[in-house]
Amino acid sequence: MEQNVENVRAPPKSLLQSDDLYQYILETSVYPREPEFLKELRHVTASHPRAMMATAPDAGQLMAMLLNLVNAKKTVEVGVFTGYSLLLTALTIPEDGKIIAIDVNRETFEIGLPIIKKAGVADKIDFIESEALPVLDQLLQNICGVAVVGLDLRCGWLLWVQICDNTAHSSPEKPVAAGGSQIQYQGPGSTIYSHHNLQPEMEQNAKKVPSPSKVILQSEDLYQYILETSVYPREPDFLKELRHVTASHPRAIWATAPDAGQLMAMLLKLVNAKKTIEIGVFTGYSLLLTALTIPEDGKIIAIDVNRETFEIGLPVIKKAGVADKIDFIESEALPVLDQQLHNHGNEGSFDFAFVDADKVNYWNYHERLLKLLKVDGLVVYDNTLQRGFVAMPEALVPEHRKKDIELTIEFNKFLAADPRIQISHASLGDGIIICRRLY
Ligand SMILES: C[S@@+](CC[C@H](N)C(=O)[O-])C[C@H]1O[C@@H](n2cnc3c(N)ncnc32)[C@H](O)[C@@H]1O
Repeated sequence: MEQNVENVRAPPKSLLQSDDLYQYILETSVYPREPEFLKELRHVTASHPRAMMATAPDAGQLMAMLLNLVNAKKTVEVGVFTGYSLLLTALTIPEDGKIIAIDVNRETFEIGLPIIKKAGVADKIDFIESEALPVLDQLLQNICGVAVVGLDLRCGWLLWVQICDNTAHSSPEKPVAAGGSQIQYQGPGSTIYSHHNLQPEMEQNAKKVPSPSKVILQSEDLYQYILETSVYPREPDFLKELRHVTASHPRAIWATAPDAGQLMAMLLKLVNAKKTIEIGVFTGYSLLLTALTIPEDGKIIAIDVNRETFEIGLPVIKKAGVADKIDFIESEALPVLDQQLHNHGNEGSFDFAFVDADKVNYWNYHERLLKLLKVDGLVVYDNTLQRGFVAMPEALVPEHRKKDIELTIEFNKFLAADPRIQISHASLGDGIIICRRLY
């Protein structure tokens, strides 16, 4: 059957609902913080006919955060190309860190090599021109013989597997999904994907007017694909139950998105979170997720002005046996944070914070949370992409959302410029910004 070409919408170049939204993330949160040498390597790569193979800068920003969170020192990279992810890793791991970098093609590695040398990190890299599998097998033999390494985050090993469109030189025995760029960590119970195709330098298409969508990805089917393939099969049953209980609420859309929740659970694990704070509970999806993830003796201060909605999820929280970890406070969040700070013992004592409430107060929460968090602790902000409205012409933004969107745009810029934190702007759920306290 012939298709009516006029009616077929050209897919965006990224996996997001519009190229403008992807460009927004890059320009607001990623490029301003991208190290100069990495920028240079990205530009050098841009003229390569396969420039698309380079790791996307926003995925790179998240990887740098993960490398920091696991204090990665010894890493393996399968698929180097011109070296964007390799240089990123080399710049992130400590002076005495080491990377085993494997690619069947040395030629492309040599395109980036002068910049890697200029950056002074070439010594950290052991480049091996080979199929990856025999090299990994050899590494595993060394584990038995010398017992030095483990392909496990707890031993300081981070395995990056990058599969590129139609051009995979080497692939794992069981690729998790086909197509697109994919970064995967499989540890005890966790998988991470990057959600973008590879865009070293995207063209702006000013003429195209994006249409509002319920999800920030290019289609609801794609979002559903992620949920059904990677998220729902691993979602704990109690969390599933709470999601179903919430679904009939007129404001069900407020609940934290399950894919963002999955990353949050991984972050909670990576910082060994025990003492956490949550602002904006609603029926408790993110709260239950946190309670199920932190250890038996973990504690959450959960604040919401509305106890009624919390009580919708409470029976499920109780049934899950984690209610004891939660100290629910029905209040405006600001006075509670101030009260916490009043007790000086609380300063620098929290491992993790999640903020999903009134946007107008995000600045106030941020200042207080940076005091309450430990150095290396995380605060995650939700709704940073506002269903994509942050990158849309004002005329398309519904009147009742204008204020929140304006505030979000300002706050995203503020976070990008805050030197006290490392950030990763991840296009999961409704957009989240992960901030790590640096000092
Ligand atoms: C988007 S919902 C939170 C969703 C929740 N994280 C979840 O996973 O279901 C926002 C919540 O913030 C609460 N809220 C709004 N302003 C607040 C404030 N100033 N202090 C505390 N809570 C507030 C609302 O009552 C609402 O329940």
